[in-house]
Amino acid sequence: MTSLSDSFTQNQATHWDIFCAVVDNYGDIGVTWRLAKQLAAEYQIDINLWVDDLQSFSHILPELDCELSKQRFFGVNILQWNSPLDIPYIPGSLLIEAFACELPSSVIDIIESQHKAHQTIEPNSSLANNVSKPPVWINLEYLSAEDWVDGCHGLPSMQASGIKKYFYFPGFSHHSGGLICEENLFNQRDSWQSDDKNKLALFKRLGLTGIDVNDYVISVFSYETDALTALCQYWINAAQSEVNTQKIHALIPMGKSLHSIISLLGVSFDTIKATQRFSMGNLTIHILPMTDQTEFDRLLWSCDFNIVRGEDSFLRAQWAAKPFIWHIYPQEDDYHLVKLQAFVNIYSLKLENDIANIWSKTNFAFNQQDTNVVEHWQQLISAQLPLQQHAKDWPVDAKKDADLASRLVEFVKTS
Ligand SMILES: Cc1cn([C@H]2C[C@H](O)[C@@H](COP(=O)(O)OP(=O)(O)O[C@H]3O[C@@H](C)[C@H](O)[C@@H](O)[C@H]3O)O2)c(=O)[nH]c1=O
Repeated sequence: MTSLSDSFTQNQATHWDIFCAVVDNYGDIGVTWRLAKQLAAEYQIDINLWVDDLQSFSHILPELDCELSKQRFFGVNILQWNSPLDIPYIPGSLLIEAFACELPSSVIDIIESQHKAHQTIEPNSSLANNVSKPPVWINLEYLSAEDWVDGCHGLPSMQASGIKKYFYFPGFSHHSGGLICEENLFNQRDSWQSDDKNKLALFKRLGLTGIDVNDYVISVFSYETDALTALCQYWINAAQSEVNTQKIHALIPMGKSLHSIISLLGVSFDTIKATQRFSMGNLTIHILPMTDQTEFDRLLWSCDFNIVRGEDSFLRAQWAAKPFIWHIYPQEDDYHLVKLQAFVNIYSLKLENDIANIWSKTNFAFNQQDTNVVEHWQQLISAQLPLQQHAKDWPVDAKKDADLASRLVEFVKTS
């Protein structure tokens, strides 16, 4: 009969598994996909990304075939996570449950057996090097700028089986798990932004017509809010009232933001198609086709101002070095406003008080459906130059000396 320890007597597998359940929207898969790609490209780690909803995933990876249970892109194995799991799970050296998703019971059974097998081996026995250790088990948490993150990042939670599960908190401080940021991202962005031809070519590629190099372009990827309706109404009339008399273009993908402005377009939601445009006064609204993440980054680099949401586009807007508004994912009891305040505090540290104040007010108004956002916007636009300079300086400050992937690799080595 084979003993438990015999069944794990093999070379330690070195691949990493990431399990991602798509709750709603694209953020969970957006974050895990970014991380998986980076780990494969920069650390040559063999990554299995298990995803329960390939349909949602295909919106940000159009090449994905939703019928295939296994496929590989950018060096990452993408595996369909069915319940029960119908692709065998083989433990590697790291197991990530993203955003506290519930791992399949078969996966837990396997690592528990492996743990038991490993426990039964005497440290000095000849088997000690041959019996593979269970993977380091991590719950990758949501990004937050709150202070408590530092105290909780990396803490283990002892499971009934005796296995430790670690909490990994992304964050903005040295003691947190860091922020996802690819090694060459800032160089690529700088090179893109150094030549206006790049943005004009992108707009053309996306089917967005009539945008002149000096027009003011705003990307809008938010949730529903009356504040957006009010801003669009204001932009329609902006030429008469504003110091800045540039034409304004708002680039809006199909989805939540569009619900907030549909009343301005005079058509029904169902008839709208990507690349359509609606010109009203000083504002042209363009319906943006959804793209993959690389092209989405370039879009953020190409706009003068970005309105972003959730977690991943929020971070990418920071890396874009352009001013932005963050529409944070709403939580019960308005807890998201606490998280917004925490970020506003750190983002404002090096901003002049007046500008910090107005940037904060604009963000809170946008998040609280407050149509006074227009007043704040007017003031914000008059502080555009210092705000733009701050947006340029911020990424280096925020990333600090190490990004999330490199901190994670170190964490796994020492856990
Ligand atoms: C518009 C667009 C987005 N994207 C990507 C960028 C991001 O990776 C992803 C959007 O994710 P987010 O910006 O995080 O926003 P989101 O609202 O889609 O996701 C949210 O989901 C909730 C369940 C989480 O709790 C939130 O924290 C948040 O992550 O979609 C593209 O790749 N192409 C596009 O054209």
